[in-house]
Order: sequence, then C-alpha cells, then structure tokens
Amino acid sequence: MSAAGPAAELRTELSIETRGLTKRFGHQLAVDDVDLAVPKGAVFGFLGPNGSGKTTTIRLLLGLASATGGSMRVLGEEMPGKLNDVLPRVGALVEGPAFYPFLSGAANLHRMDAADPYGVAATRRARIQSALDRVGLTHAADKKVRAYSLGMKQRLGIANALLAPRDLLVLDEPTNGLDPQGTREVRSLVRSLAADGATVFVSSHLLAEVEQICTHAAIMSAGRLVAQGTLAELRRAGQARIRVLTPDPGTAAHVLAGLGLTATVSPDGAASAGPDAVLFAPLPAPAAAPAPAARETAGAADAGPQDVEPEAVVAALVAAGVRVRGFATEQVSLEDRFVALTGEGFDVVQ
Ligand SMILES: Nc1ncnc2c1ncn2[C@@H]1O[C@H](COP(=O)(O)OP(=O)(O)OP(=O)(O)O)[C@@H](O)[C@H]1O
Repeated sequence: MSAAGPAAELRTELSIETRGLTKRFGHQLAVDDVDLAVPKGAVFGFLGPNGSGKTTTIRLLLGLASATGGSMRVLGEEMPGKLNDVLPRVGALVEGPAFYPFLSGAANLHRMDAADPYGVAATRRARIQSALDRVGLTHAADKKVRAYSLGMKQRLGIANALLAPRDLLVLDEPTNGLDPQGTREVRSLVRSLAADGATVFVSSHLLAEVEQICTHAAIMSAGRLVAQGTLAELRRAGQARIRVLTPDPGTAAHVLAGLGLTATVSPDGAASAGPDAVLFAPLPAPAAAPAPAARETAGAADAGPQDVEPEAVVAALVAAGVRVRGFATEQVSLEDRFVALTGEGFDVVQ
C-alpha cells in the first residue's frame, strides 16, 4: 500500500462499490448515504454494533431489498440491474440458512442447489462433494443435520455458499451464536476462503474478530459509514496523544494551546493521582501517516497543528513553570478509536 496515492486508489479494482447508498424504513434511516469501497481480494470486515445497518446493507447488495437511494456496483456491474449476471458469482450466508434437520448435510445441499436456478444438475454431485470438502464436513456428509453442532451447521451454510466457484463471498455474522470451538472453525475457514482468491465481505459486531481475520474494515454507526481502509491504515489514523500529570492544569493547558495542542483534563477522577490532574492532548499525525484510503467521514478532518515533538512539549511546560510529575506519549488503540467513532463499546472475544 505504500505507493498508493489518490491515483492508485482510483485504479484499485473494487468488488463492491456503493455511492450514497440509502435505505429508509418509514422515518428510520437504516442505511444513510453509505460509500463503501471493497477492494478485490480483500477480507473486508463490516463492523458495527447491533442495529447499525450491516444486515440491511448486505440485503441491498444481494438484491434482497431495494434501496431508497444511491447506487451500487458489485463485481464491476451495476446493481440491481445486473443482478442475474452477478448473483451466480456471489456466495452468500445471510441470517443462517434453514436446513432440514432430518436430512443429511449432503442431502440438504442437494435440495438447495436444485432450488437454485443457477445450479447445474449435471455437476451437482461433484460440486456438493467439493463444497463439503472445502468446509471440512466430508466425514459428516451423510449425518443428519440435527446431529450437527452449531459450528458444523454454520460451515454447512458456508458450503452452500460455495456450491459454485465464487468471486465474492458475503457472510453476515458467520460466528454469531457459535461456541468457542465453532467460532475458531469458522474464522479459520473464512481466512482460507480468501487464500483461494475470493473477495470476502464479512459482517461482525466483534472488533477482535475483524482484527483476527480481516485485511480491511469499514465501521458502521447508526446507519452511517464512519471509517474504512486497511486495518493498518485504520490503526495509523488513530492519533497518538500526550498525557501530562501535573498540579498546574490551567497553566499546562495554556502552554499546550500555545503549541497548537488542545488539552482535555481527564474526565474521570480515577486517572488523576491526589492533587494532580491528568491532561490529554492529541498529537498531530506525522506528515506521512494518514493513508488516503483510510477515509473517515466523521471527526478528525480538522487541520491539526504542525509536527510537535514530545520533548519540545516537556521543555515548554517546564520553562513555563508547570510542575510536570508525569509525561507519556500513548497510541490510541483501534478499540478506543472505534468506540470514539461509534459511541459504543465492542464485545470482547478471544
Ligand atoms: N424490515 C425492517 N423494517 C423496519 N426496520 C428495520 C427493518 N430491517 C431493519 N430495520 C431497522 O434498521 C436498523 C438497522 O438494522 P440492521 O439489521 O441492518 O442492523 P445490523 O447492524 O445488521 O444489526 P444486527 O447485528 O443486530 O443484525 C435497525 O434499527 C433495525 O431495527
């Protein structure tokens, strides 16, 4: 990505691209003016708290619901106009497929493929075997689905999405409701799908999950897309900040303001020690840091001050007579940043 300037970004082939995508349910904007850019070959995490609009966006992309506004291209084709050309190249797992519990895994796939207008009967048996093999269920092909674990059922759902060679896989919360073992199985499967060359678009409300399996991510909050880019870009866009422990917060804030830094005193007394206050001030990102693809549509757009070295900050504070009892520079974690962007915490998973 290092050579990627705006021009290179424009040339990037996108598997999914939306412009101003909007879906309204009555008065509620479930998807609000979303511009998604999912590069070909990415494992793209679509991250956001429950109710932030992920499933609705996915339903729009797959032609399962119609948009109120905006445009979409999937695999380079205008949607929903080219739905019939595009859908055979897209495998999807949305809201958990319903299987017949009294039929085997293979028999369920047979029924689903037979019901698919694009499923070619002559190759059905071989495609089913290959999909079961791909998700590690060959040994359980003839077992009734009612005897499957949740992880196995979810892998069967992914096998269903893999019944034909796919350029794009869309998986809506594939680890939802799974136990740790099932979660591990599905995560490692998702990683390997991308290794085969498909673009994988996977929604999750779990930050740690996206960090484990994805190369790229977009963050949704209340229907809006608030950031997207590679994980590295999203991390880099998180600003470093300085932390000052001092009994002279007023003077310190004044000195920092003189350096172009905006200080906030720690909102919770917990971070302060005795009579000392804790001041935080974001440092401007180094000139090369914010990568062009890590676009952000909320906050952080303000032009910041020029580079300020931490040692220069300490020197200025001391020169102004501020009693500096503690000083540190800290990187804002991806989690802090996501919480700041979405206003919500993320569930923690292993
Ligand atoms: N068919 C519908 N009719 C009315 N409102 C809907 C409909 N589908 C979704 N919504 C609303 O749109 C908002 C976004 O829902 P959506 O299911 O897309 O979010 P999500 O991020 O996928 O959340 P979750 O992880 O809980 O599925 C929610 O407030 C939801 O209640």
